Amino acid sequence: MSSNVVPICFSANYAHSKWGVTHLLQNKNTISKLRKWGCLSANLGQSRPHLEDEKPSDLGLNSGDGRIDGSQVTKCHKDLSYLPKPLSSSDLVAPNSDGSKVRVAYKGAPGAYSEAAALKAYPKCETVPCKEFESVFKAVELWLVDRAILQIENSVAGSAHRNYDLFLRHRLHIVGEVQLSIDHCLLGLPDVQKEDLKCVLSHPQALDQCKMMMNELNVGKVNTEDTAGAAKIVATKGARDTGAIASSRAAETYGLHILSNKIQDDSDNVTRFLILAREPIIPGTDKPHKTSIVFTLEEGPGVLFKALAVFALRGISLSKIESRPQRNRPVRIVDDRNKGSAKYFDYFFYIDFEASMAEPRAQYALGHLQELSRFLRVLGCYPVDTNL
Ligand SMILES: O=C(O)C(=O)C[C@]1(C(=O)O)C=C[C@@H](O)C=C1
Repeated sequence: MSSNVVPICFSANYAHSKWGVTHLLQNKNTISKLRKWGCLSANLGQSRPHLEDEKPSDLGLNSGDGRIDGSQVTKCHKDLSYLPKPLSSSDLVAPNSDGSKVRVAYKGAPGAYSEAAALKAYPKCETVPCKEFESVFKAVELWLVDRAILQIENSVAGSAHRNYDLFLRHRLHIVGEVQLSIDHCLLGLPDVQKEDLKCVLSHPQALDQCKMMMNELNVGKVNTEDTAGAAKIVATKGARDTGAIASSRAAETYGLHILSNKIQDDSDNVTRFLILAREPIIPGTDKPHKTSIVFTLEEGPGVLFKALAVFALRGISLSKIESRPQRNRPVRIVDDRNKGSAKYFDYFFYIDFEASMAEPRAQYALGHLQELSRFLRVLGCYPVDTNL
C-alpha cells in the first residue's frame, strides 16, 4: 500500500462488537438463564454482532447514498498515520494470552503472594499494589485496572472468611482461579542469625501456616497487612532483632537474607486465589469448569439438605461450602408457644460446584435451588486451575 493511501476506518463506537459475545452466545435460552442468576450483565447479552456480520444499513453507511461504503478505500491528500489510534474496548479488556495488556490489582506490597498469583495467571501483566481490599475492588469498578485478585482459602489455615463478604458488597464476577504453592521463608537483615530474633512479623494467615516454626523460635508475633509488607518493615527499619515470614521474591525485593526456607507446617501448602472482572466470561465445556454461587434458604426442616441434594441428584460434585452470617439479618427469632422462643443465625451459603453453567445439568440444578432459596446469585463460572 502506498503511504498516501489510507484505509478509512469506521466509528470507534462499534469496536465493542469485537468482544464477540453474541457470536459465542447463540443459545438465547442460555443467555436468559445466565442473566437471571446474575451471571451476565444486561448489556453483555445484548452486545452487538461482529462488525463483519453487520450490514452497511445497520452501520448507517449505505453505499449509493453519498456516504462512504465500508469496503471503500479512499485516497487522502495528507498522511494521517501520525494521528492517535482510537482506543477500543478490546484495548481496554481483551487480554493477550500472556496477559501483557492486563492490569491486575492485588492487596499488599510488591513481593506479596497475591502478586505472584496474578503473575501466574497473566505472566506479563502489570501488577498494581493496593492498600485495602476495598481499593482492589474499586480499582476494577472504576476501570483503573482490568482484574482483581483475592485470596480465598489456604490448605493449612482454611478460608479467608472476610473475603467472602466482599463479593456481596461489590458486583464483580469471578473469571478464574489460581492455586499457588506457598513456600514461606524466615527473613532477616544480612548477618542476622535466627537466635538474634525477638519478634517475627507477617500476615496472620502466614503466621498460622508456620505455627511449628514459631513455637520453636519462641518469639513474639506481630500481624502485618501482608507478608511483603512485613519484609519491607524489617528492611526499612533496619531492625536486627526482627524477622519476617515472606517469600523468597520478597527477600530479593527488599534485600533481606533467607534464614530458613520452607518453614510452613505442611510442605504441601497451597493458597487458592480468585480472579475478578467487571464482566463474566462465557462459560465453556472444553475444559473442567467450576461455578461459584451464594444463596440464602427459606426456613424449614432439612432445607440445607434439600439444597445440597439438587447437585447430588444430577451427579454434580461440590468442591467447597462455606457459610457466613447475614450481617443485615443476623438472627431469626422463632416463637414456639409450647417451647418458648429460640434465636437462630441466618446465613449466606457459598458453594463451588464442579460443572459449567453451559451444561444443562448445572442450569437445572440452579433452577431447582432457586425454588428453595430466598436469594441466589452466580458469582462466576470459570476454568479450574489444574496447573499446580
Ligand atoms: O500476604 C501476602 O503475601 C498475601 O498475598 C496474603 C496471603 C493470604 O492472605 O493468605 C496469601 C498467601 C499466603 O497464604 C499468605 C498470605
